Amino acid sequence: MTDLADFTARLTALTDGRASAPRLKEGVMTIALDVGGLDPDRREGLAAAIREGALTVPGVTDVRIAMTAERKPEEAVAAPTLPPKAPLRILAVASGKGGVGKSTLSANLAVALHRLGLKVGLVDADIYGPSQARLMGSEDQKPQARDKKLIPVTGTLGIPMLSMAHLVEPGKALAWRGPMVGNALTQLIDAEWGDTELLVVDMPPGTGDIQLTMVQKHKPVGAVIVSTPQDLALIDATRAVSLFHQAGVPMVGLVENMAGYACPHCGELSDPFGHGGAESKAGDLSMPFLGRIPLAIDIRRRSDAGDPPAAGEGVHADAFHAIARKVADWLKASA
Ligand SMILES: Nc1ncnc2c1ncn2[C@@H]1O[C@H](COP(=O)(O)OP(=O)(O)OP(=O)(O)O)[C@@H](O)[C@H]1O
Repeated sequence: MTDLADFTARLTALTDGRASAPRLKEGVMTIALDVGGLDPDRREGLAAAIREGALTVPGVTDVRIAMTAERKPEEAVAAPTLPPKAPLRILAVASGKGGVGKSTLSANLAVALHRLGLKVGLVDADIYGPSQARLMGSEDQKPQARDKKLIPVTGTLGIPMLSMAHLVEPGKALAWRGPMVGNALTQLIDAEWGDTELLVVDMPPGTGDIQLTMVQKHKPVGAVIVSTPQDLALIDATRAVSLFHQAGVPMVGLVENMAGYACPHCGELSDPFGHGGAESKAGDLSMPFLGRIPLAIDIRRRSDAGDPPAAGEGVHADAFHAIARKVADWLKASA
């Protein structure tokens, strides 16, 4: 994770001492930058690199750079370049049918992977029913664009993210047809992700053309399939798995969501949708079983409030973290 101290140290190196110490107040980071002697391209390049880095510091939602011109041209040094970036890898989170908790898992997986130290970004590819802005508490943010590329907004824990919910009014995308949707997805994925190494992509539910184009064009390194324990959901999950197989995308594993319910009053455990179905389905499909997330009112409440359970502590956070560790191990092994 880039904390403020790390960023301040990097800033000094990046700007050869041209930047003041950053000040952070109410999510806004302010930095004075001495651009004396730099040509306009270098000035802009340096400011963009600072902005990109600053937005990775937890809690920073906006960056203001005040440019001054103290240094003389002869003192000017070449604008330093950023260290080479690791290639951006895509992890698809998908389900065969809607409503099984794919978005909830995507958000919490992104948060848990971020807490493990990965440089994670989150894309909500569910164009018709985007929910990540709400889940990650970034509904009121609007992405900017630079050189025709979108600059992600910052969600929970400073995780960069993009969703159609940030770009269109609620319900507007519903009338869109295939090509428009394909273009919109490409804009979200080919955005300015900075030093992000892994994009968690919350896929649209189902197995239609859009999903196929998405996996063929954007080539995820792996896919996590989410299902509830019901037979019908598991049959649909099988379809989702075959979509990824067709496109040559490896399976990371299957997650069972809404597994088992603990009554908040008496604590009695029940299995409204059956028990163990997803684990045995994973076995049938020769794919790893990544774990269970219980059906819990607290998960729904916190998700609705833009406060993903994985950002906190407790049994629900632990359930998401256990899955994230398996995913991180898989990613490491497949790198
Ligand atoms: N483990 C859980 N316990 C309680 N509620 C949950 C759980 N997982 C998801 N939910 C709730 O179920 C609803 C559907 O979840 P979510 O939006 O994540 O599903 P989805 O598969 O992404 O749906 P869609 O296909 O509509 O995008 C949400 O209200 C969410 O808060």
